[in-house]
Amino acid sequence: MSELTVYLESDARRPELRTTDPVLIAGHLVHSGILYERWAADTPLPASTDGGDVLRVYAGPIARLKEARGFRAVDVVRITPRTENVATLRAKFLDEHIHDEDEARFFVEGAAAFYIHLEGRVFRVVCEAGDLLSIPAGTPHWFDMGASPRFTAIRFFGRPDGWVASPTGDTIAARFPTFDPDRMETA
Ligand SMILES: CSCCC(=O)/C(O)=C/O
Ligand SMILES: [Fe+2]
Ligand code: NI
Repeated sequence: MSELTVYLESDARRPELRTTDPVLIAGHLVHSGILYERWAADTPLPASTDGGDVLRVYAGPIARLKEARGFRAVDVVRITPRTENVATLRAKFLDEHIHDEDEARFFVEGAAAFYIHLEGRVFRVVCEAGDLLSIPAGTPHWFDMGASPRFTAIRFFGRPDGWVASPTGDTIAARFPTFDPDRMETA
């Protein structure tokens, strides 16, 4: 289930708030300029599905977000139990970083967690199928797909020449719980 957990950046042990209510998740995040929406994402994706298939299935919502927010390109990240080198892929996003454009991701399968660091807090958003999350440009964040990742996400880009991540050098991510879908806590 999608979940927002809010921590003070100084205390990764005792969250201030935890909720699985999509309306509350969106309401808490919008104050910080973060967009969270629930979209329909119930099309089964067989193991043979590739990125092009995913883009065809979700062509309608993709076109709408591109038009609304000025994105010019999309791609698909699909991690399944058959994906090789998952530890390397996981490590790529585990350190806090920023991008010089908004980071918009639409999850259509599985689950993974974004950790957004701003205003002295860490907002951990566990995203599942149907979640659209857009983090404003320049916002420090990290991303954990877990040790046995399984998710499919559509990524939106403003620059067609690709995705650039700049590390912040802050080691905060190491102090916060990693993502483990089997150990989700409930409110
Ligand atoms: C959910 S897609 C892979 C993660 C990613 O693109 C990113 O920038 C994480 O911070
Ligand atoms: Fe990122
Ligand atoms: Ni800080």
